[in-house]
Amino acid sequence: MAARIASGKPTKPREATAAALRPRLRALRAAMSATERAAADARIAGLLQGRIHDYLAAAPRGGRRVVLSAFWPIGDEPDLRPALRAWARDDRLELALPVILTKAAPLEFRAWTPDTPMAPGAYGIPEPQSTGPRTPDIVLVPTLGYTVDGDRIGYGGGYYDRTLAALRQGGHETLALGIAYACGRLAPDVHVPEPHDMRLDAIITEEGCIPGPHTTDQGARPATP
Ligand SMILES: Nc1nc2c(c(=O)[nH]1)N(C=O)[C@@H](CNc1ccc(C(=O)N[C@@H](CCC(=O)O)C(=O)O)cc1)CN2
Ligand SMILES: Nc1ncnc2c1ncn2[C@@H]1O[C@H](COP(=O)(O)OP(=O)(O)OP(=O)(O)O)[C@@H](O)[C@H]1O
Repeated sequence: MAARIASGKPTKPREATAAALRPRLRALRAAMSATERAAADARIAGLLQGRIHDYLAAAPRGGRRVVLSAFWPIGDEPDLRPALRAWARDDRLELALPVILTKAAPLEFRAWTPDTPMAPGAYGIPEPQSTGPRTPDIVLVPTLGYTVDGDRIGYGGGYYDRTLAALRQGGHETLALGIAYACGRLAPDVHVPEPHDMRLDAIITEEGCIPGPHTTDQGARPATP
């Protein structure tokens, strides 16, 4: 079982700001071995595959492709690129990746296939050199820390909060799935969300989906606390 930042006992509420928690969360993630990481990535991709399958089965699409926004991994983030290459072959899906056009603004999403040229954008993150914004139906949200309530800590740019707020304000129904390693779990009394923080619909880690089980992957172990 991965080390966790949990509340102490007796359970006296210990609120901490996201800024204070980030270095500890990064250190926990960096401590994972390459073997652990590879196994966790494969597990996350399998669980995600189940969620996407359920979504495609349930959502009326009217012949339209479901736009799935993923992310290009940076640092110690889960690497879903092998799965992305496989999903790119599914003609019910269109894959997209985030692009930072303006700092401190919502992200834009651009179409991606394994043939799309990539070039470093803001913060040096590789971005697809394709045109035309895509409006995602499903957003995979890179997540450093999370609670079982769906509250999230990212890198502190506020990009996904702004983006999800803009999509939801625009009336677009977007399924926001946090992608994290299990070691990012925080007790709800450790991290208290701020008003701008957008809740995730679910969080997928190598230990399962929260809330779960919402998956066709029968091997899933629920990650309840
Ligand atoms: N893979 C991936 N892509 C993503 C995100 C992400 O979390 N992961 N983002 C999610 O929002 C956006 C980029 N967000 C970012 C927000 C802040 C910083 C940042 O402050 N970087 C520091 C260095 C941080 C460090 O390495 O310790 C800097 O450049 O000074 C970087 C990216 C869009 N693309
Ligand atoms: N909807 C919003 N509108 C305007 N500013 C926002 C909004 N959401 C977040 N912010 C700003 O972004 C800053 C960083 O937010 P937060 O610490 O929650 O980032 P994060 O979710 O960890 O980052 P990221 O999504 O980039 O990984 C906040 O201090 C806030 O000022």
